[in-house]
Amino acid sequence: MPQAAPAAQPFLSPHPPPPKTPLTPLQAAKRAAAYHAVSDHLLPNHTYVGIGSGSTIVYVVEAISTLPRSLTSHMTFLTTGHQSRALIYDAGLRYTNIDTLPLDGAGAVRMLDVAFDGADEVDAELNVIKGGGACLFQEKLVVVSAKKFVCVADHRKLSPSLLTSFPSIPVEILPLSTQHVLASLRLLGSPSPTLRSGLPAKAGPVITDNAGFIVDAPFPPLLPSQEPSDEGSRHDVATLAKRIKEIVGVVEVGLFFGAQKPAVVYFGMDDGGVMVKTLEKTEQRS
Ligand SMILES: O=C(CO)[C@H](O)[C@H](O)COP(=O)(O)O
Repeated sequence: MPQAAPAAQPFLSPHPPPPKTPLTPLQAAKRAAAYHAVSDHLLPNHTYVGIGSGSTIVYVVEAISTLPRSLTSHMTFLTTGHQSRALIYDAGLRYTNIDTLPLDGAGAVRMLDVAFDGADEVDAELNVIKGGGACLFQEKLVVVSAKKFVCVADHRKLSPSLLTSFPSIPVEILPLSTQHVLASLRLLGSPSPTLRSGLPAKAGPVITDNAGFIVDAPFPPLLPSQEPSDEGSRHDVATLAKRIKEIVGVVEVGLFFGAQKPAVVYFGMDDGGVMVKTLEKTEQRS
């Protein structure tokens, strides 16, 4: 009788080596979460690995780059913009664009073994706001192409419901549609959607890695449920995401819900520990 292949074992210690330069408590929290996430979810048999954007993902790439090259040389990293591509390049790892991935025989959509990425806010049901760094379109493309989305964040990102601590939903749009999108978002109930400015680094709007603009749309805190709700003017995550996506000119919405949700979120805590949260349970690590 054929033997089942042994389960692949993690190959990185969850405990980071001393940092090369002193870290603030928040940086240390992000780094602790990143090492635990990589230790748990990057496996020696992985071939394609998604790498998101932001300040926390820097520590994910640091954790991966501490591994002996012999263990990662067969891996290719799928990046989500110029920042993460530069991180992977500087770490001496191999990267490619997602449109170069070969289709497997079954035409599978989820070709990446795992994708690591940060979050701007995570609710109790693991719905996520992303796009604070303006990379949400490529981040969503990578997440929906991965078998598993592992989210890495710090303790400030956990909320009972989205838009409790993060002020608005980032929306990537085509530049020509700016006025139409702003007006449509107001009709959906956003009191003051704004085109994200590039100041002080750049005069005029932020230009994304896809030559788009970003609109930040505030709404009242969202209901986490997946079912449409008629509770006053409050929207649920899925319904609002779908309505925004229907506006002509919208490329992608920074709400990750349903099949776009992380399987697990690692929160670096202010006491140096890490909270590991799935839909089923919450675990504390030291
Ligand atoms: O969605 C993102 C970029 O578009 C980032 O993942 C998000 O903003 C979190 O960033 P950080 O790790 O710096 O808190």
